[in-house]
Amino acid sequence: MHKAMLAKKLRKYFVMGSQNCSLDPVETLKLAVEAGITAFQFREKGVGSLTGEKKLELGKKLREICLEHNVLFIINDDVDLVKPLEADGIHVGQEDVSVNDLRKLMPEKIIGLSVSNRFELEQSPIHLVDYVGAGPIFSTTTKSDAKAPVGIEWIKAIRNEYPSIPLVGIGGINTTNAGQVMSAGADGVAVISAITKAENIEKAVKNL
Ligand SMILES: Cc1ncc(COP(=O)(O)OP(=O)(O)O)c(N)n1
Ligand SMILES: Cc1nc(C(=O)O)sc1CCOP(=O)(O)O
Ligand SMILES: [Mg+2]
Repeated sequence: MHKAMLAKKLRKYFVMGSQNCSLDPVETLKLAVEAGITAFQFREKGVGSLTGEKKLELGKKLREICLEHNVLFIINDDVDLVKPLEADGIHVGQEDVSVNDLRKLMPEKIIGLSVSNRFELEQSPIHLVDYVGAGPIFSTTTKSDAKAPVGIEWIKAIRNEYPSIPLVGIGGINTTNAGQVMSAGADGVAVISAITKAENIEKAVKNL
């Protein structure tokens, strides 16, 4: 997918697993898709998450919803789910399967990479990556092993170094601070609790 198209597709990037949802995850995604999210990441991991066959079955239901609404469907971490769920791509962090290996395994898929600091930015094969997830921009309790917040300056630093790479901010982003992230040069915002914990999911998505 062309960079400019992918950048647009990452504007409202919902990241979720059943462990994040107070409502049924399928209903939660349906509401978010109908409200206008542009990309979805299936991130089924951590306390309370599904595993094995149940994880795959939930993934298939969520994949179907994204297909019906032309929403990008990205898998978090799990290389072995990309094919069975016919995902558009995968998102990995610095401690996951390497981007070099992923590019060999799935040359045509979208590969997203988390980058939290200048060392990681300099050490990562950014030329092999389709988009960068920069964060945590603000403090978050959703990811138990999240690093210290880096602030919107980190978005500006990456944009300065890579003027055209598709770039999303992630970490503690909500309807009140998403504008700052976009003004700093991000193409989109990636959120979990701003949607899963919203009183009104439709309003939350529209206001991101
Ligand atoms: C869009 C986006 N950005 C960053 C992350 C974090 O990925 P990672 O560092 O691998 O941590 P986990 O999400 O795997 O706990 C992400 N998932 N999505
Ligand atoms: C999945 C994830 N990755 C992060 C990173 O810093 O790379 S922060 C995070 C959790 C985002 O959840 P919320 O939108 O509820 O803060
Ligand atoms: Mg990961």
